[in-house]
Amino acid sequence: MCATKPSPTRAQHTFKRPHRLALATLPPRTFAFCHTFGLTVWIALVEGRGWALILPALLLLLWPAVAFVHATLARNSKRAEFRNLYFDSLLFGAWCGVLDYYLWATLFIGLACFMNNMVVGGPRRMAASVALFASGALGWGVLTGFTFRPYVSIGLDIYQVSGAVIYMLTIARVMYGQNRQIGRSITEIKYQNRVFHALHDLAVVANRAPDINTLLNDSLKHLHTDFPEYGFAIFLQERQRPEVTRYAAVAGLRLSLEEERRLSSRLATLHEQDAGTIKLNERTHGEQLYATSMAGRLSLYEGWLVVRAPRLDEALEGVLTLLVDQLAAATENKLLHLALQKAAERDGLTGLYNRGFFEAALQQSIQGKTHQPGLDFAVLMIDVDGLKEVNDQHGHVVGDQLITTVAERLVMQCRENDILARYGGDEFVILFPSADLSAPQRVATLIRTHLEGQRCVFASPQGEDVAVTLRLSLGSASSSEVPAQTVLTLADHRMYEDKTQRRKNSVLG
Ligand SMILES: Nc1nc2c(ncn2[C@@H]2O[C@H](COP(=O)(O)OP(=O)(O)OP(=O)(O)O)[C@@H](O)[C@H]2O)c(=O)[nH]1
Repeated sequence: MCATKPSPTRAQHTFKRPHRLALATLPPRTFAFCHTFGLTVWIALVEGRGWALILPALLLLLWPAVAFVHATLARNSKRAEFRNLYFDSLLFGAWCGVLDYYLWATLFIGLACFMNNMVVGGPRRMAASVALFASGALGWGVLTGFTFRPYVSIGLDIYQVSGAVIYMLTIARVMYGQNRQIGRSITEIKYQNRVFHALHDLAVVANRAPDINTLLNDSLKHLHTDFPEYGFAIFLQERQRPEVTRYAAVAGLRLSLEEERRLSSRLATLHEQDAGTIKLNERTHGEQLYATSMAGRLSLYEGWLVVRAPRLDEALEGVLTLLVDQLAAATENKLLHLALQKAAERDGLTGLYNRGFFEAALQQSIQGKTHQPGLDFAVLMIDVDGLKEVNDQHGHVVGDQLITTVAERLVMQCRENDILARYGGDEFVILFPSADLSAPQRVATLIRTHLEGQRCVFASPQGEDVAVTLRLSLGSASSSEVPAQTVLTLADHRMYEDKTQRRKNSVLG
């Protein structure tokens, strides 16, 4: 089925607001034509021309209303008003002919027509207006025969000059109103531009931030740069574990730690369902604080955007809603992204990097060595001996505790740049991205000194204490010894040899 766009009904079409130009010209046009009607009546009475002049002059009273209705009903109201201004010139030109080219009327009315067209349409429209005025004036003379009477009386001169002055002042008032409106529009556009910039900045920050703290801090810093007259703070906490996971960021708000704590606990007492922006009792540096809830925008978190502002108006409230939406979306995306990244890179039991992450890092090191042969890397493989035995004797829960304990203690022996991963069930591996064999040998010595032979006590599911002695087989290799691709294989081989040797020793022992 084909749906057609409904055309505007007749009522919609008829009552639409005319263009502001048509509204602005209505009062001066009405004044000018009424004044010219008065002038005509005066001349008719002075010269005894009676109704023969007054009756056609009634058309002058009608024209402003006709012009306004024309601009209101026209599809393009602005263009219709331009046509009205042209018609003003033609009509006034002809009427100056009717009044036998009375000097002040011809001069002032002509000037007023030219000026109006110049103001709204520039020199080209003014030239057209001059042509139309002249055609009207000359056309009337050609049709009825030229009669010149440039002067009537001093009284009429005074009437005409004062009319011209009032008309000019009316036009000046209209222009002043238009200028003010333009000024307001510019201010509004500038404000909207700032809002657009702020939203854009928030999107860029959200993309770049590596973690949630950076995201919140950088977002507020950008917001404060875009809106220096306001101060911002954000408070986030996990719904399920509000005491454990909390985030706070502040920009342009000088809060002491105590004030920040008070504000955060005050927000915790507010109902999250409170829609819109709430005025808080707290003030800072004489300015009011307002809080906008992120309720309904975050799934796992609840949060507030706090703003310091001299006053809350409709515009600020609208902007706050936009910013809160954008911040909430960015926060939610970042949290999901971080959770996904963690799930993809980390081992579920120990929280260490998983095998996939380690292999990607190893490939990078191999490529690094290819491009820069002087840049070595090394690997240390670690195998927990006897895990199967622990599982079989005490159950998998104890086996899991053994694995996590080894993981925790290995973390303590690693430096920041070392990449420690769980490689398999009971196997761990450490990659030293820019080091030779001395790095794994150093860690191996630490492991032998601090971990090997330690007794760990675990709780079995039955509630018994189970003592397990840590025993680890180790094997290390470096790209300074063998081709980069075979470093891991060599480390694995050495670890196997170590295991075999230790078994032999234990049998002999
Ligand atoms: N509890 C627990 N056991 C695991 C996990 N992953 C693998 N295993 C067990 O670890 C054991 C590994 O067996 P083996 O490779 O023979 O390890 P081992 O008993 O330490 O023997 P060696 O490594 O040869 O000294 C198997 O019984 C697996 O079921 C895990 O996540 N938790």
